Amino acid sequence: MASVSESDLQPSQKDAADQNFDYMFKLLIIGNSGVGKTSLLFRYAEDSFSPAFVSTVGIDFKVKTILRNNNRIKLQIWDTAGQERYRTITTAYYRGATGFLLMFDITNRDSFNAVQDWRVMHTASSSFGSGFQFFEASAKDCVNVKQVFDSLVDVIWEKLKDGMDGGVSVSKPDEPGPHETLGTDDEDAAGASRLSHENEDPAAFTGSVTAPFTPFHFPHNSNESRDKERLPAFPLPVPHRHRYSASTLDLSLTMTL
Ligand SMILES: Nc1nc2c(ncn2[C@@H]2O[C@H](COP(=O)(O)OP(=O)(O)OP(=O)(O)O)[C@@H](O)[C@H]2O)c(=O)[nH]1
Repeated sequence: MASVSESDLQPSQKDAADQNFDYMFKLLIIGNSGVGKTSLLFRYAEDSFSPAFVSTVGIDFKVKTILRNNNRIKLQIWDTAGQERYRTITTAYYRGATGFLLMFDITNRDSFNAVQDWRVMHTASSSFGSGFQFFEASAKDCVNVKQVFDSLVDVIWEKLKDGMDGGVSVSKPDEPGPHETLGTDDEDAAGASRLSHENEDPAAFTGSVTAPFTPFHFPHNSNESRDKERLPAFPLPVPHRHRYSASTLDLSLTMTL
């Protein structure tokens, strides 16, 4: 491992090392390959979007600190590879997650059909109950992206406030998580470390919340097609809550085109 001084760090690496926060939430984005997980994260963290599809290898993360409910909340957002061959690696990171975004592409029925499998996997690997809130979002058009993360943070925050059955613990500034690993030569400019956190001891957040299952019907809108920019015309009482199923700690997303 190379040694680094703070001045050597890219801005987002500085974010990762920043101890100036009140709470840290570990969020994971899961779902089939190509549904737009990386794109959503880039839109949220860097307000950027690329039409190119570069499939994630293993796992990656970004850090963003937000002010919410008068608290500085550091979000450590893990972007998992959707490809099956990385499943063992990615599911290892579910442990200690504070919240999940489970994504499917509203134009891709397979990705929607896979939602149940993802739910099973996530429920088996984490300490959450199941249940989802449903949001429709577009990384490309920058629609609903911030709202999705804000809503997830708010839900987690409410659970924290309520004390949650089973107890809650989230990272505080003096409890560095895996994201504090800095300075490997391989790290990309985004400040993310790939596949280098085997010994992580992430923040634990336990508790179980269930919400009634509300079936989601696919396709959500029969006019949907990959070559149509349909979202702006879509009625958006933002966000669409509880249209899918939900543990209130999880959100389900669709990528829109
Ligand atoms: N039109 C449109 N395309 C999108 C949107 N979000 C992502 N895409 C495109 O969909 C493709 C896949 O996006 P990614 O974000 O790489 O998908 P992913 O889920 O991270 O894929 P894996 O890393 O393989 O798991 C890319 O070509 C993106 O440009 C969107 O909101 N609208």
